[in-house]
Amino acid sequence: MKSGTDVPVQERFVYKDDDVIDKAFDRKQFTRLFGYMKPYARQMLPLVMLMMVLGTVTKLMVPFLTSLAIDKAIAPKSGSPNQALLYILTAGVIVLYIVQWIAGVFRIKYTNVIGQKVIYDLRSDLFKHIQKLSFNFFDKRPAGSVLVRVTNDINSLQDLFTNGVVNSIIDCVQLAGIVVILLALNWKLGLAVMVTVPIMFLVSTKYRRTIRIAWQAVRIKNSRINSHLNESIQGIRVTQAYTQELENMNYFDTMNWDSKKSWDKASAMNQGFGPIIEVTGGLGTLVLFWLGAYMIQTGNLTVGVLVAFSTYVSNFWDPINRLGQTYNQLLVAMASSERIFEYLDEEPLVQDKPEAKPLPTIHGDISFERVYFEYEKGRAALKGIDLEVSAGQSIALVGHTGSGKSTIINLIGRFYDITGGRITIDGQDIRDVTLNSLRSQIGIVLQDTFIFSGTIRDNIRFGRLDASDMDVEEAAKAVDAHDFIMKLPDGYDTEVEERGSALSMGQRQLLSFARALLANPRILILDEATASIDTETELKIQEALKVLLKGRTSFIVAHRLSTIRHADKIVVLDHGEIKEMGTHQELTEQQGIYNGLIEAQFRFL
Ligand SMILES: Nc1ncnc2c1ncn2[C@@H]1O[C@H](COP(=O)(O)OP(=O)(O)OP(=O)(O)O)[C@@H](O)[C@H]1O
Repeated sequence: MKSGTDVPVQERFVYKDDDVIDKAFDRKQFTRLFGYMKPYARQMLPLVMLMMVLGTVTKLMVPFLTSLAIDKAIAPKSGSPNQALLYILTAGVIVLYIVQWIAGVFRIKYTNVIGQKVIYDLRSDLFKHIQKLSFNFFDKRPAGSVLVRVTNDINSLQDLFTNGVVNSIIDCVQLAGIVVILLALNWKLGLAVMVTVPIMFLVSTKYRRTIRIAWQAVRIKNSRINSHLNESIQGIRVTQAYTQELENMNYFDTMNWDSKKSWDKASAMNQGFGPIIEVTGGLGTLVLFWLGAYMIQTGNLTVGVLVAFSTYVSNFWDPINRLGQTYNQLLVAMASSERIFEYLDEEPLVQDKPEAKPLPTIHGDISFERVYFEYEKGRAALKGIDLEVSAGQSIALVGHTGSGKSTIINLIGRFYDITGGRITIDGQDIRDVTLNSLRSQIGIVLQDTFIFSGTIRDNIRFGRLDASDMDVEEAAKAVDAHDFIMKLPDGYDTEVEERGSALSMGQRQLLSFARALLANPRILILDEATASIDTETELKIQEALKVLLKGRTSFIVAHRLSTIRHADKIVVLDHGEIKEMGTHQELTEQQGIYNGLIEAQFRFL
């Protein structure tokens, strides 16, 4: 077997959140976490409690009836054995077992319902919130790390909510019941047996902590595997193109081996736990029988009570053991919930002002007034941009890589907030209107045309969910996508694989144009695809673009000369500043940066 254990795990697959193993108990966080149970607790908790009480009482009564059977029916102190009483008590025990079983079935059912609902709520709250977070949040985090929180951290709360909480209440009730019964049956023997309780509790919590840490290590290793998997699958084309499969496999192997090793360790510790508990429990039983036998000899105890005692005592260790386990579960949950709440508490950097009003239907005038912006403090991406655009004009943004073209288009939809100056649409500062009313009137077609899994029709309809099938087809016809769609096996109902990998680049572009056209935005933002496509598709796209741009204010990060040439205004950016501005004619005459860019493009053709 291959072992890559000596190779350190690559830094790039280790996320900061992986390092948190467990957290101390935090009352505020605990209250917040359990707040999720509240809506269901009122509904279902009475039923759970009822089942719990029924289950516990019946369980505790069985040994008592057994002691009665021995002392009163089988071997009474005086008189002959009482057959009839034995039958009654046996029937009683059978009934108790049946009730206990039914109560158990329903209790598990109800607790599962509560647990699953809580997990469902937490998961949807988290997803809803993550969707609202601004671009800067995702800029800082790899997708794998976000994924791990939504899946692993939520899942690690599952056990606590479905079993842990209710079981620990049952365990406390059961423990209290047993203590009372033991002391009532024979207080001296009861106290003697309970001497081992603190030892048991100590062993249980201490050893469980070590086991918990070992299982957490397994979780961390698995989460690294998940992150690496996510990155590997997303980048599979690059990996294969650069023939890095072996290298990649080695990384994976290292992590896989690490995970296996940590699992072996945790599992071995788990197996060691049982015998330790049994030995400690055995101590209690030793005390019981040693003292019990003595008490029977001295006439202070009956055989029946000793038998009942031994059953109660063996029932005593289980709850103590489980309580230790739940406590550990709770600490793990504290760590997970802290990570979940950290995301939930992350305020979107860009959000509506309290007094924000909806932006009325846009006419389409846009103005940038001394706009400054930086993604990271101290690194200006835009430096004092001044730009006036009249409704219906098309603006081509050109410039070297990193000059700030995408930044400008990101700012119009207010995906980031500017650090200085202001951007207005029809004279209104875009920070004074609601994000929804702003973005719903802006159409964005990105270079990487995102195709979702679903049908072609669904993908176009993403632009306007209430559009009829006719509207969808009209939009596709307008951008000349109809013909190729009709040639697909099921036409508009053809299922596209995730991200539309079976469609060509040009086809994906046309689909995204149809999607934008259907949305019918007053302002259109387009990041033109750089990939070269054949002349026929190029012509098609140019024609489609004309339809799409007609009558709208548009910003295009332009790469094709044909697009640039038709623009009303060309803005040449350089290191975050506008260096030249004008029509194609005007700029070529200037013999400046623009001219250089155009010449360079031709040189490579
Ligand atoms: N998410 C980000 N976080 C930090 N810096 C960023 C981020 N996005 C862009 N930048 C930086 O801002 C500057 C402008 O980037 P921008 O993406 O606007 O350039 P561009 O002109 O669109 O480039 P290209 O033609 O290569 O797409 C660059 O220096 C870039 O490194």
